[in-house]
Amino acid sequence: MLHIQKISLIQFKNYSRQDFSFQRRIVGITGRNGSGKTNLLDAIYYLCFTRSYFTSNESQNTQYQTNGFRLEGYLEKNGQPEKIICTVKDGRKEVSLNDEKYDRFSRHIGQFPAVMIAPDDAEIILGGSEERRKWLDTLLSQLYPEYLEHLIVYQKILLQRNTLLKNPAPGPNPDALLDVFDLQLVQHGTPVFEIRRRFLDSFIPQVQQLYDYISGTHEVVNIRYQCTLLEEDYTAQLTAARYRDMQLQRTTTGIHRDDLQFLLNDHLMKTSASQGQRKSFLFALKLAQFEVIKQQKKSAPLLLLDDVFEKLDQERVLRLINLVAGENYGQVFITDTHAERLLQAFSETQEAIQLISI
Ligand SMILES: Nc1ncnc2c1ncn2[C@@H]1O[C@H](COP(=O)(O)OP(=O)(O)OP(=O)(O)O)[C@@H](O)[C@H]1O
Repeated sequence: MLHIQKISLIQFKNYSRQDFSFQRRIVGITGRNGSGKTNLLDAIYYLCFTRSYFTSNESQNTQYQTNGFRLEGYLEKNGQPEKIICTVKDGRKEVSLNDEKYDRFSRHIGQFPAVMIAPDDAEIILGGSEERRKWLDTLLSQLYPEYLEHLIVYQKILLQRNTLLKNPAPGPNPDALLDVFDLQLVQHGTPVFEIRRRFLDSFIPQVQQLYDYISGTHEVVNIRYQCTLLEEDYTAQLTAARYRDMQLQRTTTGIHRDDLQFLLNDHLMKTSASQGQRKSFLFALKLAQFEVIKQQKKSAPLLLLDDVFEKLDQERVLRLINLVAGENYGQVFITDTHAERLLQAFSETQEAIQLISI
């Protein structure tokens, strides 16, 4: 069981210096618009992922007119106390676990699993393909450390290949270096493709089950993996695309171009589903994510729920609350502008909720 007991935020977004203690499994965070509810969830997320859920630009996480921030988290994991400290100062980031600094932040990922569900997640459905890849990559990186390793190397090689395409190396055989890069792209891209494909096959039924439960309907949801590698050999594709890549000065084929199509009753969710249906699907997607992480880590991730009540009808809200209040879940943080609404929503459940007003 993973439980965060205390967090200190220093110069993090709108917090100059504030400590929060969490005694209960279910923690409600209430306050008016702009008071810092989402920022508090993001601080918890930061401790787990060494980055904000919303931005990779650290200056946006640093309080205005200051040069850095510090987050301290005191947690309990399987009965053991754990201390995570993340600091950013003058653009330099440091992360330590139990006073030992990480040389690579990727080593921290997956040790303190968490799932955030926030209104901006609508972009996973509505936004460009990079939003969907980002979601999938974050999830698979938590599950499979080797996935993250391959992805990091792949992205490095891709950058080098694109740089070369923009500034072709002089010399008798300009293709030689591209051959080397292509080999490495295939070597690191293939396992990423395999893990994505295998994962999605087993993940879709779990999303369907949760969607049925939350929506109370039997609409069919589907996730279609769009990857050119499903049709053709990787090396052959890179070779066939080389002339085009040289003309366009970028790598036009490979797993960095993958996409996912979300479907509701065989129609694209992006264009056809209602806001409530999309939101229900996102909950199903994220809670299925929660389930697979829990199964793999044998411990429930932290669940961070931001603004859940928007756009869901009363029945869907109650089914959702009943689900997350159940003992299958670990520590749950949930924000709302109305304390009474939160209390009311949890009044039928067994669990007492700790309310924090900010
Ligand atoms: N870098 C920063 N420095 C100082 N304040 C910031 C920074 N970034 C954001 N803020 C402030 O944080 C506040 C937003 O906080 P947050 O999004 O957590 O609010 P919220 O309580 O979740 O609001 P809502 O109920 O509207 O969702 C805004 O007032 C914004 O000006």
